[in-house]
Amino acid sequence: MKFVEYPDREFLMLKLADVIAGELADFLRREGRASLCVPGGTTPGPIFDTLSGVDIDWANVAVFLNDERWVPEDSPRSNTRLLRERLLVGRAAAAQLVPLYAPADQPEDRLAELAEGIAPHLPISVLLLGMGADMHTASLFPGADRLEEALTDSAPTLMALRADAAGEPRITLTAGPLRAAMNIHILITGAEKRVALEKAQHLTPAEAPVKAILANATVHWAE
Ligand SMILES: O=C1O[C@H](COP(=O)(O)O)[C@@H](O)[C@H](O)[C@H]1O
Repeated sequence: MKFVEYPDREFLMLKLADVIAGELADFLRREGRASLCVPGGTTPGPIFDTLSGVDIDWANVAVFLNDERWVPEDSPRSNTRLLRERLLVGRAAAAQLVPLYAPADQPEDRLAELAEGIAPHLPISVLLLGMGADMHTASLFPGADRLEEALTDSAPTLMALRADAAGEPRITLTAGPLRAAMNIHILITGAEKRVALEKAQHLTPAEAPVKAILANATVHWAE
């Protein structure tokens, strides 16, 4: 794991957006296409604001979430809604959104078709993850019903998980495809998450799911 500390959040968001844009541009130059997998939640909005204006060949970038809360897109809890409002605007509106949600009562009803949509875009070119203060990343929550399976390399790309701390049912990329990403960045802010990250390094992935992805990741932090 590499740890990068920034003087403040604004600087972090600008610099990390720049790093991600550079990595995507490299993939586009070399391979003609790239995939970008991003978190929802409260932290990444400012990075999305900057990235959305970057001048790269967005039409050849597939964008998808790390995980989704099983709520319709008009819910304020929808991660897809955040993507549509903050990332897929401006120049980045040309990117291809690969959905992680489709209307249905339960995520299991849509899992196969959503996984089929993601498959052509693996391995992920650039992965940005968030982390909760409880050390969950994507929707790999400590105590989730199928966490143990989701942490194995033989797990399917996408799984539906449920955890008390998660609120609604979740759909999430599992540890295998996250670990296999070509560039891995984890974005965290605030003292509480820094303490959680330090703690995670001494725990097992079952106790601290972010640990499953830490080895090859660069963690970006500002107070
Ligand atoms: O529920 C979620 O939480 C994590 C962390 O979110 P934050 O609000 O603490 O930044 C996020 O990475 C994940 O995508 C989201 O579904």
